[in-house]
Amino acid sequence: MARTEKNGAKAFIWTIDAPSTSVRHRAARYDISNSNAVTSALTWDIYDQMKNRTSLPIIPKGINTVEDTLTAIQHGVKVLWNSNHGGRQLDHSPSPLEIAYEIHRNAPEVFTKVDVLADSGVRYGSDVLKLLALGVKAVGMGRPFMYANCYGEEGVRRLMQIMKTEILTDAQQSGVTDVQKVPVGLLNLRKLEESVFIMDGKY
Ligand SMILES: Cc1cc2nc3c(=O)[nH]c(=O)nc-3n(C[C@H](O)[C@H](O)[C@H](O)COP(=O)(O)O)c2cc1C
Repeated sequence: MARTEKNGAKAFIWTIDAPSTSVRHRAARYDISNSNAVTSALTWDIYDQMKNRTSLPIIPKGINTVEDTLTAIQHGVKVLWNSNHGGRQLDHSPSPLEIAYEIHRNAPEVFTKVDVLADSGVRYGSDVLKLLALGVKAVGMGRPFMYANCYGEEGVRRLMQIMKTEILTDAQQSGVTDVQKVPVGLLNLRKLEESVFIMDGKY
């Protein structure tokens, strides 16, 4: 960690949603192994130990529930990352939209206390706007950039341009004048209400 810090890193990303090998039927069909074959016991004790070794933020990536979000904040996490690893680890794991709504529904203050990032399945400008509306600060994309990179730097630049245009165009079409302030009223939350966990003060 000291070496990484010395080399100018701005933060550590701590992947917490791949603690062991996962079930991947398509990979098995083509006899391709899964690189996440090591089982690791990920605990908040490990986070606390790591925290004492660096002044950089450690961002847990793969926070999937409001309960884990609140526990992370209790441990001093300042930035956290909602993700289901691009749906690669566990079938039926919640989408970032569902996770962000679960937090918004049960503990909306989270979005003002810490920075929440999100990825997995983001493909269009409208996907980005929905996450911003719920309070997410920044959105990531995995495979779209991997595929764009088949065309090298030019492909990656083109994808960024397409996304920027889509975000701005969709914002304009929905009457949003500032993408830093996308109102939650933009979303019809009724469907999400059916699919997320309601804590009812049980944390
Ligand atoms: C081929 C591949 C390898 C990945 N390896 C890792 C990894 O080693 N660690 C990690 O945290 N996430 C890994 N991810 C997940 C991405 O960081 C990211 O969360 C995910 O791709 C986002 O979903 P999306 O691809 O639908 O945009 C990987 C994703 C892909 C497609």
